[in-house]
Amino acid sequence: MSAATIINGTNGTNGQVNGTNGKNGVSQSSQNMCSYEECDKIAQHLLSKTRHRPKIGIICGSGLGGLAESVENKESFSYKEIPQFPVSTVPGHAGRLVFGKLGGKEVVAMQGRFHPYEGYPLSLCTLPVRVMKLMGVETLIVTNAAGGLNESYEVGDVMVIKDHINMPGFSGNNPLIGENEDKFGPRFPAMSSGYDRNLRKMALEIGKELKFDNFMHEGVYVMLGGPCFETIAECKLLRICGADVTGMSTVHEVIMARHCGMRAFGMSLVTNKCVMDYDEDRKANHEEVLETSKRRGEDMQKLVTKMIERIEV
Ligand SMILES: O=P(O)(O)O[C@H]1O[C@H](CO)[C@@H](O)[C@H]1O
Ligand SMILES: Nc1nc2[nH]cnc2c(=O)[nH]1
Repeated sequence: MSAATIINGTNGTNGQVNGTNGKNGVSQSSQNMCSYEECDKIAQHLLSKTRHRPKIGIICGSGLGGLAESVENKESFSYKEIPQFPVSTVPGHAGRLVFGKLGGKEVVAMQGRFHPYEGYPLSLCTLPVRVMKLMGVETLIVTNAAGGLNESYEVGDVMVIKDHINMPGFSGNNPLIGENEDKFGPRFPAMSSGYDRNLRKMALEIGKELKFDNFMHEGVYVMLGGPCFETIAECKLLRICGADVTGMSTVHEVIMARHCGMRAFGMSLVTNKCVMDYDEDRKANHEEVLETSKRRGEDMQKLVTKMIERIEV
């Protein structure tokens, strides 16, 4: 079965939807949500195809898929071959699930993630997180490319995510909307400890050891729906709200991971400085994002690999 077959009549290709409501006014999100049993079927299917038994899951951000490349003894599956999975449509997201060893541990890495602006509901964007959980993953590590709002952040800086602002949530969009799957987690999950304190501390310590501390920070990530980059007024608002960087991903993945009891860690690469001044002619663009990711990608890989070496599984 493909992603398209689980969606009730309103979808385009590969599970993309056009935003209309389905039968009985039930929201699209709940219709697209795979049940526990369906997620388990996908998990068992993948486990039957690989000898690896990962306890650590990774989601690679825009242009940051090199981390998945560095996995040893790789067994890779294109998203197209995985039942019910959407496909990657964004440059810099290869669209592969990679199993293997990194830092001496068994991992599974998404080389490419799903964003809501691609036309996928948040529940479908986060399907792989639940599948990872049912394959035995206990810790989720996510990376992303983000725009710097904090004036002291430079292009190429790395920010350990301390907390997030779920902007789509403010308008009632959340991957958990719909009937709650009690087997995964509670109806009302707490989100005050989204990003694991020990893993954050570990990342900053390793950053120091690698002499990365001159470009590392800890701060707040805000997710917007995209695909537009922010206006100047929006950037000013987000900064006042306490955000240090902004992007179009991560938050829905971490919500899903925390809901089902996984530990979560996230790291943003500041790929561009947000335009905050009406006299500036600079414009945010995806080419600059990918260019910065290329430049700083290896340092992020080193950091994540060292973390995985130290994580007890
Ligand atoms: O968050 P990741 O997937 O790293 O990608 C970021 O980069 C893209 C914009 O250049 C957006 O998709 C934004 O979310
Ligand atoms: N929303 C948003 N996402 C990004 N991803 C990389 N840079 C940016 C940015 O400036 N804004």
